[in-house]
This record gives sequence, C-alpha cells and structure tokens, in this order.
Amino acid sequence: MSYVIGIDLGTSAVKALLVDRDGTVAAEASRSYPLFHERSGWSEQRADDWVEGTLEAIAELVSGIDASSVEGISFSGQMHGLVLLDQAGNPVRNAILWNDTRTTEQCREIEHTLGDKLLSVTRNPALEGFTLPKILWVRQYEPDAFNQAVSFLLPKDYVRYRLTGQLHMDYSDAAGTLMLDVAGKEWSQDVLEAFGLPASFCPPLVESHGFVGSLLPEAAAKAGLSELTKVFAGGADNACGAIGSGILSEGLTLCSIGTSGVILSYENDESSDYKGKVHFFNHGKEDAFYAMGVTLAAGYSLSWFKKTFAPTESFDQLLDGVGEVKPGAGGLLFTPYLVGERTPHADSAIRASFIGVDGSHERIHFARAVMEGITFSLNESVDMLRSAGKSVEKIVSIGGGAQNPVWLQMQANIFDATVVSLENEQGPGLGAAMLAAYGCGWFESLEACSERFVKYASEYTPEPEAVQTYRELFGIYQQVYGQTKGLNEALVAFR
Ligand SMILES: Nc1ncnc2c1ncn2[C@@H]1O[C@H](COP(=O)(O)OP(=O)(O)O)[C@@H](O)[C@H]1O
Ligand SMILES: O=C(CO)[C@@H](O)[C@H](O)COP(=O)(O)O
Repeated sequence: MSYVIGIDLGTSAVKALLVDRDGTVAAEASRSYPLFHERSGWSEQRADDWVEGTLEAIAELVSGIDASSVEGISFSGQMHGLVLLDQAGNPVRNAILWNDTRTTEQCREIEHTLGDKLLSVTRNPALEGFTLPKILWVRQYEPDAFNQAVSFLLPKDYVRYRLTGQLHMDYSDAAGTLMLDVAGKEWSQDVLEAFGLPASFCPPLVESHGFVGSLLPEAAAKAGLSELTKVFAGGADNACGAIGSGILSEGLTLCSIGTSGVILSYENDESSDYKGKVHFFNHGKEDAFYAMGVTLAAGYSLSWFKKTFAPTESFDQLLDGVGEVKPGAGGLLFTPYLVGERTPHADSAIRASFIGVDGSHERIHFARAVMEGITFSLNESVDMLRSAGKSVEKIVSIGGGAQNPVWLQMQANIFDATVVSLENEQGPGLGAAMLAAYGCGWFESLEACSERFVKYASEYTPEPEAVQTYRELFGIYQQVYGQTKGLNEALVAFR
C-alpha cells in the first residue's frame, strides 16, 4: 500500500490526512495552537507553533505504518499571514494573520500609491487581511524588526521551508499578497518598485503541484517519515478546498465554514472582472482562477459563542436541539462582525450585533441566530456572484461547520441552492493530498485524481417554506450593517 499526506494548516489547528491510492482517508491527526489578540483587531500566531504541531501530527499519523510507504506530502494553508525572515531564516516577530485588521492606514496608502494598477495588476482591492499592508505596517511601526527581515513567506510556506530548507511560494497563495500580477503569474515589478521592496524579498514562485524537494534529515526523523518523501508546494486553503471538493471546472460553487467563511466560484477566464467586489485569485489548478467572497468571523463566531457561554461543552452539545428552533430564531438576528468584515462590507471598525433579543429567548435561540447570521453573511457573497451572472445551483459545503446537518439544511434554505457534503469534510487537507498524488504521477490530471478521491455524501435541497422565511429575514439582516455602522465607529475609542 502507498500513501500521500495532505497537511491543512488552519487557523484553529493543523490537520493531517493519510490518504491511499483510492482516495480513502486511512488516518487523521491534528494539533491545535493558540491565537494571540494583543489588541482589538490584532491577530497573531507563533510560526514555530505551526511547525511543531505539523511534525507532531504527522508522527501520530504514520505511527502504525512503514514510513517508506508515504510517497509524497503537500500543504494547504491559511492565506495572507506574514512571516518575515531574517538572514538566518528565522522569523523576526510573530506572524500577523489574515484576520488581523490593524492595517487600514496602509491600505489607503496602497490605494493612493498604485491607483488603477491595484485592480488591473493584483486584481484585488487593498484589504487589511492581505499581506502587503502588513509588510508596510511592520516597516512603519516596528523598524527594528523590519530591518532584520530579508524575505517573507506565507504560513504553509514557512512550515514547508522548515521541513525542506527550501524557500518557495505557489501562485494560489502568492495571489493573496497583493504583490502578484495575477494574470501574468509573476511578482509585480510595479508593486515592488512602488513600495521600495527588492525582488529578493519575494520567494521563487511555483505551481501548487510543483516538486520542491525532499525532507531534511532532522524533520524526517521528527515526523517519522523517510528523507526520500517527495514534497510538493501545495496551495492556499481555499484553492485546496476547491480541489478537494472537485471544483475544477465552471459551474460548481464552494461554501467553506472554517474560522473564516468563504463562497468560491471557479473561473477559467483570467479577464473576468468583478471590479474588486469579490477576491480574484489563482486556483491551485494550473492556469485557472476563482472568485471568492469572505466572511471574516464565520466558524469563529460560533466558537466565540461556545467559548463564552458554554466553555465546557462540545459543539454537538451546544447545538443539540437547534433544529427544533424555527427559522428566524424567534425574531433574533445576529451579524457576525466580531473582527470587522470583508465581503460585502470591507470595514475594520464594524462589530457584531444581536438584534431583537426577547425575554422568551433561551441560549439555543442565540446559537441558532449565530448560525443563521453567519449563513446570511455568506449569502451576501452568493448574491454578488449571482448578480455578476454566475449560476449558483449546487454548492459543496466543507469545513468544521459542515459537520452539523442542521447547518447544511439551513445553508440550502438560505442560499436557495442544493447543498452537498463530502464524506470527509476536510476539503483543504484532501486537496493538499490530491496535489501530492498528482505530483507523484499517480494520475495524469487533477481531474482524474478528483474522480477517484472526491466522495460526495449527503445532498440537502431547499425547503420552499423556509426559503421564503429566510428571503424576508435576509432583507432585514442586510439593513443591520448600515444601521449599526455609525454606532460602531463611535465605540472604537472604547475598545
Ligand atoms: N460539530 C460541529 N458543528 C458545527 N460547527 C463546528 C463543529 N465543529 C467545529 N465547528 C466549527 O468549525 C470551525 C473550525 O473549522 P475548521 O475547518 O477546522 O477551521 P480552520 O481550518 O480555520 O482551523 C469552528 O470554529 C466551529 O465554528
Ligand atoms: O483570508 C482568508 C481568505 O482570503 C481565509 O479564508 C484564510 O485563508 C483562513 O482560512 P480558515 O482558517 O478559515 O480556513
């Protein structure tokens, strides 16, 4: 028997999957690590926590098998996070993550400096979560740290660098830095020159299925793998989620509820123009792209709710009985803006609300309202794709949120589309394993690999009465942002 390993470096944890030639997940292991929120809007992690967690998870994964049976390994990673490296290859400070919104000032500077080139070259607006604003923030506010930095990596690239000693970045993740010419697939000289960054600051670019080396002896020993295991670059978690869900041609849509929430649609055409309303990035499949809307605090909203109001319970205990509460949670609405928002309101100052709290509401109504609010937020992205002419009829749902069947039915009713789950909800990890399997030559294309590896499970169809109720509630939900924006701006000084 031979295997590949897919590593999904998430925000809450790293998850490792051992997958055989039939695409069957033979073993899973995961390790969580802390998030640091030193100030409101800040979000950091220790880059070496990712490395330690990954090595431990792999060692557990392969403990019962012959190490030489693992032919290849690849990675999926939380996007945009900045890891600045010194001359010796060590991080100069903690990594600043995708959900950190401290960089509003730098975003305005980028817009002002790049003008029209921002959208025409990087194909995206300047958003706080992206990498370039973080680089400029460190240069401005932590010059000592910045002066030590000679290059930068994204989260999974740092882990791979520690495992192989080689610096690389793949196109799907590089697209989220705001420094890539997305259609031209090269670092943008225009962007680098505009901000005085040398070309040597950026790592070499590779395809997601690209072979980048083998394991360093020390890393192989810690992971319990052979030094001959082939390492493939991997991709952004959403690109890998798309691969692991079989989203490799026009027509299918992805919904991912991890820490963030994502609605993603495949794009063949590099010239598709959403005018910066949704993100436009390179896919993990060669020369393909995707459009995507992002809810910053999707699963994070539910885990915040659990941590705050039910810290000793599991998600299943917290959500027990949530299916008996009717759509609309008894008139309780939640907007999931716990850390600001990206799509459709790029706003780092907005914060969450419960609207309509009634004396009859119990904790279960709040839990349902949180799930509905997250899904309404994602529906804003579905709406934008539909308005741009995309047909959204079938949505593959992945991520931790897809573990709950009530939530999957709720998605079908709110999106008014058929929702399909996977046998294993870990789409990004499976996508990473598929990149390794394709890279190893097990299949002639990612599509051929997908036919074998991607296994759909249950299908949820929209229920007309609930669809109608949610249509009315969505109209009310959409008004909450505008009605609470000014209040939240006034509250900024008190955070
Ligand atoms: N049993 C469950 N039911 C519903 N939601 C869940 C369950 N378990 C986890 N989640 C949600 O999934 C999120 C984690 O998803 P995951 O895909 O692992 O995230 P990440 O990749 O960002 O680390 C949690 O924040 C939580 O909201
Ligand atoms: O910022 C984005 C996408 O632009 C996020 O989707 C991150 O990539 C983090 O993903 P999860 O940890 O939620 O999977």
